[in-house]
Amino acid sequence: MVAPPDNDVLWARALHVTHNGSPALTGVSLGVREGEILAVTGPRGSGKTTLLRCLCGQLLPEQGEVWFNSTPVHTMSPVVRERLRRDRFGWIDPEPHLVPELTAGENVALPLMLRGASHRESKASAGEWLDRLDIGDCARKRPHALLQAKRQRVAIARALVTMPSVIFADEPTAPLHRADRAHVLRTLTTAARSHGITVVLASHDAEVAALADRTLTLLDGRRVNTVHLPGLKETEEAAGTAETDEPGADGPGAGEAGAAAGPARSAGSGGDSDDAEGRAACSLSV
Ligand SMILES: Nc1ncnc2c1ncn2[C@@H]1O[C@H](COP(=O)(O)OP(=O)(O)OP(=O)(O)O)[C@@H](O)[C@H]1O
Repeated sequence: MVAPPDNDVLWARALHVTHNGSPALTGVSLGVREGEILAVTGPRGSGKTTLLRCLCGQLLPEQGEVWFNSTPVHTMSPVVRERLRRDRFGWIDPEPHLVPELTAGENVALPLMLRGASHRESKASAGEWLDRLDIGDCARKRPHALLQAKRQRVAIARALVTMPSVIFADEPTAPLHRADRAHVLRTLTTAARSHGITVVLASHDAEVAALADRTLTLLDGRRVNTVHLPGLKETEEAAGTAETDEPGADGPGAGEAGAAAGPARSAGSGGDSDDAEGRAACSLSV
């Protein structure tokens, strides 16, 4: 096993996963810096969810390594991985799976109470997070009384309330209208940035890349540098323009999205990107 770089909160090398014999990830490597917002983009079925599930220890790759803060996740027992997910990670699904019998405030307080915090303390923290996400007035409402965009913001508050090291957000805006999508994404990324929380954000929505520090693009389970699809770049043929990295041959730094297409920033640049134009140029719309 090769130890990961110290400054990567998450690091994965040459991940291989198959589902029922079909490849879902083929030699994907990456590193994620602390506090970074990484967008994982790609068309449907390209392996985004599978990658997030591997990185958070929910799914063990058939080959490859996953490290969190220089600790190997792929060699942990299921119980230890479960504890890691509970204590250090947050997860946001496309659909906000809230407990229908509980109010929004109680839903957000729940992860704290499950960790042993007092009811009063948990409710107070939940209220603060709901306020930060501009839905403080929803605290006493049950999920069915809320619009979907507000329910999703409750789910985001629930993921943030424990102040995890990393939040994995899998298509968090998939069921929302365009205006709500932008609002929810900004809410998540702004809250994460202000609290130094690392975010790995899977989406096939091009707008996501514009809010991220860096973009990693998947196509058919492999990392690619650029993907030009029909209708986006009429002058190029989709089949001939996807530049595929050599899977597993290099370390996580290889083939960063920024290297060829000039998106948000390369792995080593750190801090906020100043080339919004570059981000827009790299984003994938499918
Ligand atoms: N549990 C599963 N059983 C069988 N095949 C699966 C399973 N999960 C994913 N797959 C397949 O693995 C490939 C990658 O799927 P994955 O969900 O990771 O992609 P994705 O990019 O997240 O797609 P989407 O945007 O539709 O969520 C796809 O071909 C998918 O059909």
